Amino acid sequence: MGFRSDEPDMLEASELGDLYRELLKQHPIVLLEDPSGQVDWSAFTEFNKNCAVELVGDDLLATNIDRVKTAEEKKACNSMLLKINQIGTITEAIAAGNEAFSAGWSVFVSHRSGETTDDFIADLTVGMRTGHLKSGAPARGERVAK
Ligand SMILES: O=C(O)[C@@H](CO)OP(=O)(O)O
Repeated sequence: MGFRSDEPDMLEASELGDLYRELLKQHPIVLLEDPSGQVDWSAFTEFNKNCAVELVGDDLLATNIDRVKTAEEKKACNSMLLKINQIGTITEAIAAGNEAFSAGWSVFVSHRSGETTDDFIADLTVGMRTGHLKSGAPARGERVAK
């Protein structure tokens, strides 16, 4: 995709989907997070038609229950990243996560860039039984604390 060149090698959404599928064949990839643009609903929906891994909506969903419901209707993903400060309150974040669960999706509680050593999201992971916590590699206090 031309990362190293001045002329980016632009791909259509379908071509990018084909590239992802090739990478999934070659490597033990277990999930894709936001593989398409955060408003490219049709690209998510198209890729999700034939996706054997967790297709996680982060910026697509923004821990917003209304966007989760839209993604359900559009069959745009099968997993949600839950970030408590994306939607603003714990109540709304839990509601969005429960909506995702009701759709049969998986849910990942996630840290943010610029975290503190507060470990509440680890408790939320256990409390919501998400089974997944995204808190980065075990390096630096704000990650190890979780
Ligand atoms: O990439 C992400 O999901 C997080 C941290 O890993 O970044 P951000 O702070 O932009 O949500």
